Formats: sequence, C-alpha cells, structure tokens
Amino acid sequence: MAPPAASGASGTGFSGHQNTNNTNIVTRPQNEGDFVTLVLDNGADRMKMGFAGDPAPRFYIPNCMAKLKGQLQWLIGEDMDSVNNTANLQYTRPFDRGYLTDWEAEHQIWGRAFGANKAKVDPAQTHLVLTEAPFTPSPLATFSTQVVFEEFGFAACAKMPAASFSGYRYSLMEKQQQQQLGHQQGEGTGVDAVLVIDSGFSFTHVVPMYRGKAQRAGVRRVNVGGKLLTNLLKETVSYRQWNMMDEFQLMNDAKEALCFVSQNFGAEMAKIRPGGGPSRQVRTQEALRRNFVLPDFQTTMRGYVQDVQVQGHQQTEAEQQVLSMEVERFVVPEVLFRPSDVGLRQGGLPEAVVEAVEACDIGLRGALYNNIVLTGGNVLFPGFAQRLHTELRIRVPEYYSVKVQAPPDPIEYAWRGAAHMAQYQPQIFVSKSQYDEYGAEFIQERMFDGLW
Ligand SMILES: Nc1ncnc2c1ncn2[C@@H]1O[C@H](COP(=O)(O)OP(=O)(O)OP(=O)(O)O)[C@@H](O)[C@H]1O
Repeated sequence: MAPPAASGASGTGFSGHQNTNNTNIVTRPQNEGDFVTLVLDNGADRMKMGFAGDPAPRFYIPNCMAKLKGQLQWLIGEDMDSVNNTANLQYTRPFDRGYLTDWEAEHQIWGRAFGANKAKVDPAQTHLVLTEAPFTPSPLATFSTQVVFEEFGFAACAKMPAASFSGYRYSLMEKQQQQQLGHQQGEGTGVDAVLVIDSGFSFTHVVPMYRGKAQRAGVRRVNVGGKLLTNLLKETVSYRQWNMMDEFQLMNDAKEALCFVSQNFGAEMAKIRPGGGPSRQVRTQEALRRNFVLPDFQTTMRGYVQDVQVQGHQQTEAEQQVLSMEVERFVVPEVLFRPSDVGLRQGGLPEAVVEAVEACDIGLRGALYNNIVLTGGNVLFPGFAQRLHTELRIRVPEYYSVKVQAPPDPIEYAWRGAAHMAQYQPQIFVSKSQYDEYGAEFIQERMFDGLW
C-alpha cells in the first residue's frame, strides 16, 4: 500500500477548543488516488483529532453526549456549548471503565467529528490512525475495526494504544537530541528503552517499551484516573460545604486549577492533625486555603480561582458563592500514589513503575529507569514529577539512575507521536481491501503485530 499522503484542512467556524493556526490547509486529497491521514487520539475524556503533518491536534472534542434534564434530545460536541449551566446536563460517555463499550453513542460522536463541521473528510479517501486502550478485550477491539471499515468506510486504518505512540515520540526526540549532541547509541541503553506513564481519564498505565515494542509482561495499570479524582473531590466538597454531586464539570475545573501533588504527604497531614497544636493547625490551613468562585450563570459561566489578595477581604458571600479548598487540594491527587486511601486494593504509581521494570529483562532496567516519560492530563498536577522521582529514588537500587521527564504537552504527546508515525511508518496501516479479504479478527491481530 502506498504511504498515506500528508494532508491539511480548511478549519472554519468550529466551536470549542481548537487550534487556529492551520486554517488555510486543505484536508481533501489534491489528486485522485491520494489520501489524507486523519489522526484520532480517542481519549475517554476528550478526543484529540487532526491530520498527519499538522504540528498539533486541531480539535479537542468531548467524548460524550449530553441532554438537558427532562428533555429527550441528545446534544453532541458544539451543541453543548449553548448550555450555560452544565449542571443542567446529564452526560453519557461511550467509555466504561476505560473501554469503549457504547458504540451507538461513539458512532454519533465520531459522525460529527469526521463530518461537515469538523474534520470534513471523505472516509473512502482517508487513512485513519486511532488509539485504543491497552488490553481492550478482543470482541470490543474487533468491533471497532468493523465500525471503522464497514460503517464509516475508511480506506485504511492503524490502531495502537496511546502509550505506544508516546514511546515512539519519546525515542524519536531523544535520538534527535543525541544526534545533535553527537552521541553514539549503544544497544539496550538510552532511548531504545522507554517507560511511558499515561495517566488519563480512566486509568493510569505504565508501559515499558523496547525498540518501539511494548513489553507486555511489564505493563501495569493503576486503577486511578482523572474521573475518579474529580468524583472524589466532588464528594469531599459536598460532604464539607456545598452540594456539588451534580457538578462534575465544575469540580473538574476546580481540581485542575487548585490541586497539587504533595512532596511529603505524611508531614503535611501531621501539620493539620489536631495533635499538631491548634495555632499550627490553623496557620497551615490558612496557607493552604484557596477560594474557587462559583459561576452565577448570569455574568459568569465558569468557576475561577480568587486572587489570594482578595481572599477574605472585599467580597462577601452575598456577592459571590465561594468554594473554599484546603487539604483536599493535595489529598485528592494523593490517591494516584496511595490508591488504598480510597479502598482500592493495589499499590500506587511508584510501586507500579518498579513492578513494570522488574518484569522486564535485567539488561533493560537501567535504561527504563533512566527514560521515564509522563503523559496524560493528570501529570499536570504541580509536583507530580518531583514526587514520583523522590518515591522511585527510595525504591530503586542506587546503581540505577532515575530520570523522570515531564514534557510540556502531556495531553497531546501521544497524538503528536501518532501523527509522526503515520507519515513515516506506512507499514502500520491495514487497508480496507485487506480487511475485506482477511476479515476483522485477522486484521485486528495484524494491527498490533510486533508493536504491542
Ligand atoms: N491541569 C490539569 N491538572 C490536573 N488534571 C488535569 C489537568 N488537565 C487535564 N487534567 C485531567 O486529565 C484527564 C484527561 O487526560 P487525558 O486527556 O490524557 O485523558 P483521555 O485521553 O481523554 O482519557 P484516557 O487516557 O483515559 O482515554 C481529565 O481527568 C482531566 O481532568
């Protein structure tokens, strides 16, 4: 099969978050027989979508549908932008516990994403690169292949877990950097091996990779993702202050704006426990306190963090409804490091990393610890990388060096890897004619062949 042609698109008038610096590129193939390549990181929270050759995804689309309470009509994508008070929306998500299970919903969401208002592609002239959750049960994965080829009619498709695309990108960038520095690459060292941490909406995966191939025996999952953390914040706040049980989006905003990873959880907690002495306890709580101003849905539609100078002075509660956050700011993200805090019977991220590396060949371990890359939205909590490094340093033998890299674009990292791979590794695609000839199950295996 011919390599997919590089592509572009005319992006116009889309609502929601999108890049605007590609507006003059054309998505249609220039000549008959050419193809465009659409890259879709199909996140459980948000889809990141754009074209191979683009520097970044063009569209960030919520991977959900919603309807106004008491109404029957489903709102998709930009339809939701017209609703001011998101508490009035009831959401449904195609993903359940990390796996794509509701194809009826996803089909509608994809239909909008590929169609006239967004990507504007003709699937018959389009190659699709798609992410799929690691260890997706075979019937679900096979079904998604069927949907891609039979219902949408894409000309070719490549599927892989987001972590694989991230590992590819990390190796590529490190190699480029080393070439610039004039370093030689030795076998089993440096960027041949990379440990990808992908902490997204549903779960956190730890994926060791060697020469582009996931070391399946070493893959570990921590059952904590952004959804669980937002729900936990929602419950904590509802117990202590306002009832926020219907306010997932608002609490998600508060989480992203105010939560952080503590560098020494035990010491922080000791300070605020009554045993720490009343004056110390009060001082610590005050230092932690931040106000999140709730929207009134007349003049403000989103919550925002109140300026620390203003806090406690000019504004009264009659003017603004304010959510005060203290310990929950670091207690909530702590669950990534100590899932047992919420009753999950498993170790946290540092233990998962050590287990993942120990499950790999001894010759790879040093290189894996030295090439840890953080991807996915949760790694944006301030302090995440430092804390992980500290925890690993305690657990990892001292003759290994530990390097945790936090790229500036963890949410788009996998997408960028996929967009590059699509351009330079055409062998990852299987074509519709191969699908028609060999069938969905064979093709599903072929897609991951050798790489996962
Ligand atoms: N600045 C931030 N601080 C903390 N968390 C954040 C931040 N930005 C995004 N997140 C969280 O990251 C999660 C989404 O991450 P990401 O986009 O990597 O997931 P996804 O790809 O949609 O989901 P999945 O990987 O489970 O399929 C959400 O729960 C979101 O709240």
